[in-house]
Amino acid sequence: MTARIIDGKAVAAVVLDKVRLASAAFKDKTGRPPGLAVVLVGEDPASQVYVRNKGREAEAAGFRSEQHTLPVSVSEAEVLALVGKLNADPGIDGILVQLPLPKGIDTERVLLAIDPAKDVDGFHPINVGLLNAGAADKALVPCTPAGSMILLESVTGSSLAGKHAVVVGRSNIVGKPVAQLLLQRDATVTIAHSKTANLAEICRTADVLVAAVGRPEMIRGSWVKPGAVVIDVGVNRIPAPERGEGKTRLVGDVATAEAMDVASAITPVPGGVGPMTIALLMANTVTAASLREGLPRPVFTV
Ligand SMILES: Nc1nc(=O)c2c([nH]1)NC[C@@H]1CN(c3ccc(C(=O)N[C@@H](CCC(=O)O)C(=O)O)cc3)C=[N+]21
Repeated sequence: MTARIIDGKAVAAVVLDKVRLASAAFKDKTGRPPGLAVVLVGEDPASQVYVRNKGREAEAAGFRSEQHTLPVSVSEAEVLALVGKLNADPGIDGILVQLPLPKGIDTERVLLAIDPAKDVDGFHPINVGLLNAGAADKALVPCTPAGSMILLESVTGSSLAGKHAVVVGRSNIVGKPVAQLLLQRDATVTIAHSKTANLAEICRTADVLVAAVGRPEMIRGSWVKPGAVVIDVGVNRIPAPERGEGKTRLVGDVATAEAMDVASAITPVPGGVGPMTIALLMANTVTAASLREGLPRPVFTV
């Protein structure tokens, strides 16, 4: 078998079309565009690229878009003061604080300070709690998990009843929320991680395999059940001397070429989950704006 490649860029483009329509409809109804503020602390070059891409997509979607860059030496109190100002700004519907934050700033405290109604990352305990209580329809859901589910459902349809989903990785950002979303689709869910015994065997029982461990190409083709759908959330930059001195390339958590011979469908890296993450950030911003204005929740499923 050679797996179908799930084109994250193409699916993200469809989601972004829906975002543009919903954004225009929102502006018609309220007289203002949805507003997104992205906060970046420090000068990490990878983070700068992500933040720039987010700003570009926000403008393409017709949003009011703000970027706040604070020096790496900033105090926690100053970050909290900025979050407080954005919470109080009625034209801002979404606040994203780019992670990781520099040492010395308590991430937990910063995320708690964001108004849950503006928490487009879905990391505030209120949104985590709503998702875990099966009330995802009232929550803002983290972008990467939500985007991964849209890619998965483009292959499987919305019901995963009778399917075994194995999530490798237990982070608050991906592993745990994606497991909740899979459960909500009636999958039988196993959360495995770096300390799981017999990891390869467990993966081989997965009809749906979600890889979110952050280890380049750790999941081998021999770990994949024939016909499985594989969602590779990993974004790992590794040295690529074959491309020249000091060059790097992006790989996932799955050995894609091997897995392609076994799986029925697989997301590539790059061009899989990554583009969906940004598209879902835009979708979450329109959702937050709509809910804040008492409008119906827009739908972005493909
Ligand atoms: N509060 C917060 N929310 C985030 O959502 C967040 C964050 N902090 N910190 C950093 C990570 C990383 N992240 C990515 C987004 C898009 C791609 C993406 O589009 N990747 C492209 C490739 C990009 C490239 O070539 O480098 C792809 O996979 O095709 C990757 C990674 C969001 N993050």
